[in-house]
Parts: sequence; C-alpha cells; structure tokens
Amino acid sequence: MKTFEQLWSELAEKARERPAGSGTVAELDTGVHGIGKKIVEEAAEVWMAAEHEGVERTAEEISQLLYHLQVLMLARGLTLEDVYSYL
Ligand SMILES: N=c1c2ncn([C@@H]3O[C@H](COP(=O)(O)OP(=O)(O)OP(=O)(O)O)[C@@H](O)[C@H]3O)c2ncn1[C@@H]1O[C@H](COP(=O)(O)O)[C@@H](O)[C@H]1O
Repeated sequence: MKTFEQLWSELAEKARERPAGSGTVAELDTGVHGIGKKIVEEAAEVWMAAEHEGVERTAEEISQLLYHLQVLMLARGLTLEDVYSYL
C-alpha cells in the first residue's frame, strides 16, 4: 500500500530517470493528448464502478484515475503544491 505522495515521489523519479520497462515512461511518451484520453477513460470507469459495482472495484478505479492524473501533472511540469494551493 502507498499514499498519494509516495506514488508521486515514485513517478517523479521514473520521469527523471526513465528506467526501461516503466509503464509511466511509456505513458509520458504518449504526451498530454494520450494521457488526457486515459484520464477520460478512467474517469468513466470510476463513474461506472460507483454506479454499478462495489466499493472495492470503485476504489481500484479511483486509484487508477489518481495515477493518470499524476502522470499528466508530470507531463505538464506541475508540482503537488501547484494543485494543493487550490484545495
Ligand atoms: N498505480 C499505478 C497504475 N494505475 C494504473 N496504471 C496503468 O493504467 C492501466 C489501467 O488502465 P485500464 O483500466 O485500461 O487497464 P488495462 O485495460 O489493463 O490497460 P490498458 O490496456 O488500457 O493499457 C494499467 O494497465 C497501468 O498501465 C498504473 N501503472 C502504474 N502504477 C504504479 O506506478 C508505479 C510506477 O510504475 P511503472 O512506471 O510501470 O514502473 C508503480 O508503483 C505502479 O504500481
């Protein structure tokens, strides 16, 4: 198990060091357009899970949405603080 901040640190390192075999590096290479499409897809899956499936499945879909949002933040050079300042 990991927190939002721990995932962020891990993904930021992947973006910096670009290790072979990283799905994050591959997704970053699709650019903002590709990552944006993943976000829309995952957001729909969150909605469908919340409406038609159980809490476990919904939590899993939410975790995937959070992951893709972090990848988009890295692609655009945003920091956690940039986002937290609006919470
Ligand atoms: N938390 C995640 C995570 N959540 C979602 N995803 C990606 O999002 C996809 C989920 O999309 P889908 O629901 O469409 O599942 P799918 O149909 O199997 O996948 P696609 O066919 O769409 O690629 C997964 O296949 C992963 O590619 C994630 N990929 C990585 N992580 C974590 O990110 C960290 C770095 O990962 P790497 O960069 O791969 O080393 C590790 O801690 C991973 O656990």
